[in-house]
Amino acid sequence: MSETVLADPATLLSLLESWVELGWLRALDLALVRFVSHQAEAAGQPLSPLLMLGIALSSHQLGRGHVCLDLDAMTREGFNDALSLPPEDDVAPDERLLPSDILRDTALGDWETALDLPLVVADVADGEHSSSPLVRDGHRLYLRRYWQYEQAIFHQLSDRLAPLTQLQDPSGVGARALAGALDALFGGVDADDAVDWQRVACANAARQGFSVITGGPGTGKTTTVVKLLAALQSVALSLSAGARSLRIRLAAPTGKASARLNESLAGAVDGLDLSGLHDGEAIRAAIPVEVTTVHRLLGSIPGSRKFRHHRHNPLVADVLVIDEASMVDIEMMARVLEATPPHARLILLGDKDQLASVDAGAVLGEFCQRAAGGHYTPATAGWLAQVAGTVIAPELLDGAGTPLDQAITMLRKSYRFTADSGIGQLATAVNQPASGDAATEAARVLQGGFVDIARAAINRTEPEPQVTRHCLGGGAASFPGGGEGRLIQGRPVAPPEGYRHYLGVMKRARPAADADWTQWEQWAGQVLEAYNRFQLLCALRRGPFGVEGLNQAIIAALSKDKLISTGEGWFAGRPIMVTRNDYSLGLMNGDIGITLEVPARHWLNGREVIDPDHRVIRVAFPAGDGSGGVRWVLPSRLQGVETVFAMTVHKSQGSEFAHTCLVLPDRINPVLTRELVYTGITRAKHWFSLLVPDQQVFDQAVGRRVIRTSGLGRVLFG
Ligand SMILES: Nc1ncnc2c1ncn2[C@@H]1O[C@H](COP(=O)(O)OP(=O)(O)OP(=O)(O)O)[C@@H](O)[C@H]1O
Repeated sequence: MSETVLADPATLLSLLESWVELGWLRALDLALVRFVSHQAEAAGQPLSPLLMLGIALSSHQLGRGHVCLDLDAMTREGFNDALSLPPEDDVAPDERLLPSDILRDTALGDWETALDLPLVVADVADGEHSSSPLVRDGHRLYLRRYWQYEQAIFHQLSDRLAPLTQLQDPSGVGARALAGALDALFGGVDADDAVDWQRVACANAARQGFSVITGGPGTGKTTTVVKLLAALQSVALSLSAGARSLRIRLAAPTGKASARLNESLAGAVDGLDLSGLHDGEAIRAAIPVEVTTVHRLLGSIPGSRKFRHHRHNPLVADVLVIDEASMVDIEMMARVLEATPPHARLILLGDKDQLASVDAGAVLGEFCQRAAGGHYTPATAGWLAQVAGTVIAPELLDGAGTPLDQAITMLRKSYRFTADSGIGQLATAVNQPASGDAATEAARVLQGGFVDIARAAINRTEPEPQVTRHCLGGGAASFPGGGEGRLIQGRPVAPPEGYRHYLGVMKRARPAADADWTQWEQWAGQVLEAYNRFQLLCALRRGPFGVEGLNQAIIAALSKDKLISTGEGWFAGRPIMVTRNDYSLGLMNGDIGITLEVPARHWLNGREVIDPDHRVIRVAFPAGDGSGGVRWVLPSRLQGVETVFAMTVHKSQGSEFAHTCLVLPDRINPVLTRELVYTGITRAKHWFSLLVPDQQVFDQAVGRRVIRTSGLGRVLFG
């Protein structure tokens, strides 16, 4: 087959069909090839098999998070690895089916010839004027929509990266007002104080229409943005008599992330010392704490990819803050930028080192790829000296820094993890090993006897019994101090829990059958909160160490212990994650809900009544609108969901759990990277456990980086 595959369209199609059957390609990828082929044939310009393959692979790569197909990288890195064919945890039934076998003799020149069909593939120079389904930029092949998103981001950023009119002069009235507000919020600065990056971030982000504040867990992104908003309100209110306060909007990619931001913002705004600012309480009142999802903010239109707010109908806002921006994919980033009014400031918060969004693009990571090195120009350094009273170290200065470099600030100190926190040290060892050797530094932390991290070896051939035992009970005994409750920064922290905990709350705290609806809502809130106490994370989907197998094993163990009753598909206590955006329900990929049994409600004489004798199954989600409430959804309305007793690390982004357990497989695999392990560790707030059949797999994983193909970095940084 491999000899004829690129010589005959029918053979190529049957190869693609076999890949779909094996689950290697999505049906969507093949459908796209067929659609474009029909169109081209109708126009009398049939596609060559190589071009058909290029279309299938571009679409396949999108499904894996790459914005485009990089023909050069694919040839250089090896076809099978670059394309992940066969996928991470599968093997090829037949060598002749592998991309390496089919593409072995295909040179870049052959691709050039195959792509030379303007009806189907436009060159980047003609991209805007053509309507071809694909666009080619050098060796990168894009589906048109994704090329357009990159272009939109590039153009939007170019427009927003210049200093705002009012703040162009570092000694002007606007800059002086800002410097005064920062002094009041951060206190005075001594020449020999260490750089306060939170203060620098405020001065930097205030300056232009677009900025990013990036930092690891607990580096103070929320604290900083609250001070920034206070400073911006203070400047707005002080510059002219009778001025109105700024209209501020806050959003995060998922309901869960927005609920989390809402909670931490509310605390930070309440605790903010505004005594040094004129009219401090008016400023506090002008900082909103309601956080919505990005989709709701933009006004998703049910049944379409369109939004109510866009370039021609922008949001009503002067400042827009998006948290957990590492989860925002390229399409949403383009849409957010386009819907932000030209005069407004867009501020992104996020951890650049986390895994990228589930959907295509690693936008925040690309924006921040030079963040650690600063690359601040003399003009930026002058601004920061004037406004933040900060002297930037020479190694962070760069006369050739790009406009985007100037808009990015990296917070460099964690306030959440104290020196005795193993989680904080492990995250740093994996993500920023001082020696460059993540495996050795992580080993030192893992063996350091920290009370908040446990590592246990699990059986290679039959890991399920050990993993389920740990996940049901919480595995306190595997922590060096026996998992005893402790104080963190003066606040008590409960011992590590497992899944028995939230199921216990579900049973014990259940209201009486005739309780009113408010009590049922409170109960659902309690169960959702209790669920946050533990989460099992896996690197893989399939196999004994993957999500599918471990979900089954945990369900079986919970049933055996009579903690759940699994007669039907939707059982009370089933935790589910939404796997695709559902605009009509307002649920986003990544939202987590818990299935609960509640009394039926109906309307009688215009009044809602509860029928205690009739029980129904509903799924409770955090409302995600800043209210702290619960949203109930009928299971039959949920289109794409999966049970998440075990969840992939990819899907856990934006969530945090008091105790997180990470299970790694018994052999290295392309998905195992430093970003994956770092993201898994940093989902844990108080307890982290690592279950590994072979420590070497962990060591190898932390030595490898994620690479996502896109052209964004090149257009932004040249
Ligand atoms: N400059 C500071 N001095 C002392 N404590 C601080 C400072 N900045 C932040 N903190 C504290 O550190 C903790 C984490 O801060 P914050 O929630 O702002 O960080 P974050 O980066 O938003 O965290 P997350 O990883 O949850 O997104 C909070 O308890 C906060 O009060």
